[in-house]
Amino acid sequence: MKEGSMSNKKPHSVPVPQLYKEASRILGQLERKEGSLKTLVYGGKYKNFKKIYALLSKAWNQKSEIQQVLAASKLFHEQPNFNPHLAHILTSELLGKGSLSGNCKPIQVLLEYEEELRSLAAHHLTDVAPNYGHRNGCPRYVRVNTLIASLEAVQVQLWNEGWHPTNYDRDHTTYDDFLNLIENLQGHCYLIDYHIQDLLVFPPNTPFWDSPLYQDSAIILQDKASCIPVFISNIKPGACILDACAAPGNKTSQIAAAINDFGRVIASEKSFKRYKTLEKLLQQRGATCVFATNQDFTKLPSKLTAGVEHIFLDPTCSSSGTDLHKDEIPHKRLQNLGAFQISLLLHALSHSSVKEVVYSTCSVYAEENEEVVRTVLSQHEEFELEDLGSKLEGWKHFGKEDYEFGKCCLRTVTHIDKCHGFFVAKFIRKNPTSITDAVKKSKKDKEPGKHKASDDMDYCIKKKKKKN
Ligand SMILES: C[S@@+](CC[C@H](N)C(=O)[O-])C[C@H]1O[C@@H](n2cnc3c(N)ncnc32)[C@H](O)[C@@H]1O
Repeated sequence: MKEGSMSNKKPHSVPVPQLYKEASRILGQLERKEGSLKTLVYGGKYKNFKKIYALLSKAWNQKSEIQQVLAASKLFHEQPNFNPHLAHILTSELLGKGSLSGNCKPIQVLLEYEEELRSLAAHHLTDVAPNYGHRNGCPRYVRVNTLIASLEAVQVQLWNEGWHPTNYDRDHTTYDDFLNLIENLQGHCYLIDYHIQDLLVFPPNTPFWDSPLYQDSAIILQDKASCIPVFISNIKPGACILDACAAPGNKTSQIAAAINDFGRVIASEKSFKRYKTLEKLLQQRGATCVFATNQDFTKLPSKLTAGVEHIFLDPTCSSSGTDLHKDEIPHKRLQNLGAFQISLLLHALSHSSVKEVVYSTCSVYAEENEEVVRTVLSQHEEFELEDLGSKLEGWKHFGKEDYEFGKCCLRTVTHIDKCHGFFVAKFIRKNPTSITDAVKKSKKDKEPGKHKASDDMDYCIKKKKKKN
């Protein structure tokens, strides 16, 4: 407006670029589960599909991390009217591309927080934290790492940080009542999980990145679904365990905690990059009884796996249970994944010393779950499935009924069970006494006071003092 003009029209504000406007609208639709990313992009108004798809898939894949960054920044406190979806898109662009330009007000305002957002991102968007956190409306699950601190010590620290446990009488609370408690969890309140004692349940999106408990690895952000395979296993201190597909190592460190860091744990990981993460996390988490190795599980030397009694097999899968917005997986891909998972599971069951194999995926597809189990069971009659129903009181979801063994396996329905989609089956040897003499001998060696690290094997059996 010219100086001195009598017009009382407001000056035109610079509009938000169409790309960002449309991307933030679609992000909102994705959160409300109104369609898959692909459908929403192709049905949207922005016609450079490739560009908007790339922008949105990046923003969506890093959803929980970007939300953590934004929640920890002052942006929403000081700018309560800032559209959260637009903030998410602009932050993703700023951090991903390294810069953000434009004269519209939201970009200018967001850039005022650039330094803070960048420094928070350096903390939250590390290579080891890509997929943790809130997905699909699940609460934030926090596993107490008992190798570093006891549940009681963590609860005291949480209290000091302003968190209050919502107590419930376990003997008079049904699983349904508990799910209601989760539904109504808010403010600075948390729950101890109904099934897993060392697992705490917080409201969705609770940021822990700045908490000393998280920084000291006394707590681990691990969804309940991911904790179940170790929880339903029969591992005990002193056991000989193989975690076949180990990185980033959430289950490996949970295994080490479950046996009180006392036993022999081999963790194999094929990918070098992921193996490095595994190594780093195990060290930070105090899991000293683990020997991590950058090898293909199917090619591990028999010298290394001799005497293994328990195998955890959590192979690469479609991850369809952790991201329900993922586009439907093509049938061919599912078939390939299934064939790969079968080959790994067959290999796991071929170990003569093994008594128990826990197979898990975060997939919702039968091709990666019941079909894999069916094929493998038919080739290994010396194994049967343990009925896992009794391990989780009140649990509602089991393997598909079209399979006669379906009721023995566990599944989740995310919006009911309030955790990621997963599948677990546990194979147990029908007649464990048929295990070879060599194994019997190795079992004898594991009697209390008889542990000793073998000269030719690079593993360790250690008892580590807990810090409180
Ligand atoms: C679903 S992730 C495992 C997650 C892990 N169990 C946890 O809870 O943190 C699957 C891992 O298996 C690894 N992997 C796939 N095939 C493998 C093989 N043949 N041997 C060892 N690792 C393998 C992948 O690189 C990937 O890191």
